[in-house]
Amino acid sequence: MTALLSIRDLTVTYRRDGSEALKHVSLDVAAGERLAVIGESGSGKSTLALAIAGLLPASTRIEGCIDWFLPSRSGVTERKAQRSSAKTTHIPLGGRDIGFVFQDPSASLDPVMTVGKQIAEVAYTHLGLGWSAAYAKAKTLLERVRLPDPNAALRAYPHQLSGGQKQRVAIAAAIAAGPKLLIADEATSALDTIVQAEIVALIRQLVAEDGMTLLFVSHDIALAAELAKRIAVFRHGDLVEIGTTAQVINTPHNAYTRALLDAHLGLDAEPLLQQAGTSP
Ligand SMILES: Nc1ncnc2c1ncn2[C@@H]1O[C@H](COP(=O)(O)OP(=O)(O)OP(=O)(O)O)[C@@H](O)[C@H]1O
Repeated sequence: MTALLSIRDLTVTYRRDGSEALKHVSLDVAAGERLAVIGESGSGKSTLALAIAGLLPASTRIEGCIDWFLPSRSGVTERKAQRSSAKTTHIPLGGRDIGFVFQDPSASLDPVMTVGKQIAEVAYTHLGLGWSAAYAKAKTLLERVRLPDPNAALRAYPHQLSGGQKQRVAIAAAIAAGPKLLIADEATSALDTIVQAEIVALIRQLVAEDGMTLLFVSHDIALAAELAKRIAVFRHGDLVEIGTTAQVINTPHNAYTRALLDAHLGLDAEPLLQQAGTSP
């Protein structure tokens, strides 16, 4: 397993209340894997995602380190460790090396900019394309995320799209520069069940096609089991369990993981155990 990034002893404190949102977390993310991060509200999932993306507020106290192993963009195969102390600027660039999809696409999309421009801007900025090529790329991406009429969508404003369509646009923008890592932070939580399933299927397909690594943040253990090959379970800022999806679902070591599973089984017993470890 080749690591894409390696997190060691990461502790994050939001200064406002002084309590630790993440406590001495260490984990590796393998290149090309689909890793789910689960836990109840307030367990530190988003904090981990934001720390990896270098998006935590400047006032946050961050201890520990995140080592990146990024292949050169020039196509040189040699890989080198890039240490980006969590206290300093990240070497990976958000938007280029890391695509981030948030829960609420309305908050991440600019309401007064056309969808086409928002996606084209990522390609223009990070891929060095001219505007015409960047718009052509945006159209291709809108086709890839299966917007019904990509030409019309290019000219549309976010408010003219449904919630699911907006999330597709946000995904298109997130992958426009060909990031190595796609982080989806509760990216389907605001959507109804059918649209949620469509977006999960879309993420799975795009990640496979582009060979991206996926960090899928969710409070929903069933969704996590459906999409991920490994699951990391967080509680109160601690990483309490990490393992393959089949292991975490079928033979959880931690009492909290068992409680999460029991809560799910109490609601809907069917899909979860069938899915564990069976998806490609
Ligand atoms: N900007 C912030 N300022 C102060 N405290 C914060 C901030 N963001 C998160 N926290 C606190 O850090 C802890 C972890 O929050 P975090 O959002 O990472 O958890 P989560 O598991 O993603 O939860 P949720 O699913 O509800 O977003 C919580 O106690 C939360 O209140």
